[in-house]
Amino acid sequence: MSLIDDLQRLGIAYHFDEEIQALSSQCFNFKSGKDDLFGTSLCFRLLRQQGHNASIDMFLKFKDNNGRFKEELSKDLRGLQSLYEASYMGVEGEELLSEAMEFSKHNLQASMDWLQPSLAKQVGMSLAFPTPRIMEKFEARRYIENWKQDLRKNSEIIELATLDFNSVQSLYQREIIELKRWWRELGLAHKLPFARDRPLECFLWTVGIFPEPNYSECRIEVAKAVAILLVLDDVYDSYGSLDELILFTEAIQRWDIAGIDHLPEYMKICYMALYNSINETSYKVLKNHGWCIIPELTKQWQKICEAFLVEARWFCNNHVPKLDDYLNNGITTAGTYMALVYGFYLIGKQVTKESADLVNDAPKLFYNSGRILRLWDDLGTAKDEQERGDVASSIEICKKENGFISEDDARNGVRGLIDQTWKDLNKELIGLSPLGQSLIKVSLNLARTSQLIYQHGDDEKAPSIEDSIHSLLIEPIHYS
Ligand SMILES: CC(C)=CCC/C(C)=C/COP(=O)(O)OP(=O)(O)O
Repeated sequence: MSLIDDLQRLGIAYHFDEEIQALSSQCFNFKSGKDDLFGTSLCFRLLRQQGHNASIDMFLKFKDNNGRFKEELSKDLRGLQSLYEASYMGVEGEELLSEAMEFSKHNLQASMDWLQPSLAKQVGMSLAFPTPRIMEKFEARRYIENWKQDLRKNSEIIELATLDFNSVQSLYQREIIELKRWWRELGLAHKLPFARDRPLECFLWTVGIFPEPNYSECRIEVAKAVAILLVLDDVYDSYGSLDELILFTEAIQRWDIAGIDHLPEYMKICYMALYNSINETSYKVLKNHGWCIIPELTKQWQKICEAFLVEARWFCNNHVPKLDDYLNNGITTAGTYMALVYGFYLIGKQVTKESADLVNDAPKLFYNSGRILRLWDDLGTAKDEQERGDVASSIEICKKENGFISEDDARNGVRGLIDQTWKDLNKELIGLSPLGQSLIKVSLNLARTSQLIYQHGDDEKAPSIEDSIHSLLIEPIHYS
């Protein structure tokens, strides 16, 4: 189990998918000793990560007669770390795992006083960024670098992981060249100087969502779509007048390139960039898999523009929506459904009439993943957006709905909503979704990537986007 865990954290598990699948069902038969907190917690987490519904009853043996975690476990550092990570795999109603999180967090924090500094730092890192919540490539780099300091560990595995990280990174760099060339030729940033010009940031998103090397096309196509989304977001949030936005939204609903003469010049450029981009992505899917998905992709963009217009109207009317209305709309404007629908067709596995109907109709899996994206987006960017003038974010709404509580309390409330939503997302992982494990993993990755991208705006100790771009896309890991 430790080997499987190592391979997954090092980012090389995809080379051993079949072996891991075969071995993970054997974890069900794992009989841990009565005080083996490490093994039990690891077994539980691995099973749930692989989509098996492991029972929380395996933790009952660690409780005393009063129903609390046994005090003698409080010095078992390795066991506590493993329990802490396992506690992130819980679903609604699993109180035992919430207690496990409290117990392990409290004791790990206390241990940092007596641990030697480098170990205390590692414990602090895993408390702040628990494995089930962080982006795969970020974890791989962190784990490889920590591993190198531990001379007892197997040097062949680390050599493979380093080689893999660097060679996949050079693939990413070739993809970035293609993306940047497309972006330059498209010329949106040049024509529309008010709009965000951040192709690398868009690419970081898609590395987070589709990290495996065979997903090149997904990374490039979805990064292109996100780059256009950012431009449209700026048109709706800051540049366009309400009348222009209504005209544009109606033109998008008609989806007729012949009917855009009446739009302002800058909107014609946006319209045609989007139009061509949908056609080009659909062409790739047609070529690779044989499905013409222009109507499906168009529908996603029509919904995004409608939702952008709803936000623009709220802003113009000084309207503060209810939290649920805000989130439902904000999940769409953040591009969640669009990115995941693109992923579904570009990956092209398990595409059946049943799964396609489900995917095109905003499934719960996508909703929960997008809810985490929207909430993290607000934690990370709401301050700037409020200063610039934007629709009330979930933080302002939480303040208002709870009797005008403080900013800190509202932020805590939003973090609580994220934790709650993760439980719903974990449920998708262990339920038998017809969408298949690849798409479930992609959706979980979207939620994890949101945290990496936005956490810095909530907690300055978290890496900034520039730091992540540098360490994941630019700087190789040095052999030593
Ligand atoms: C892969 C995906 C789906 C990436 C999403 C990119 C994103 C959240 C754009 C909205 O940014 P923003 O912070 O400016 O949004 P808003 O103005 O809506 O708050």
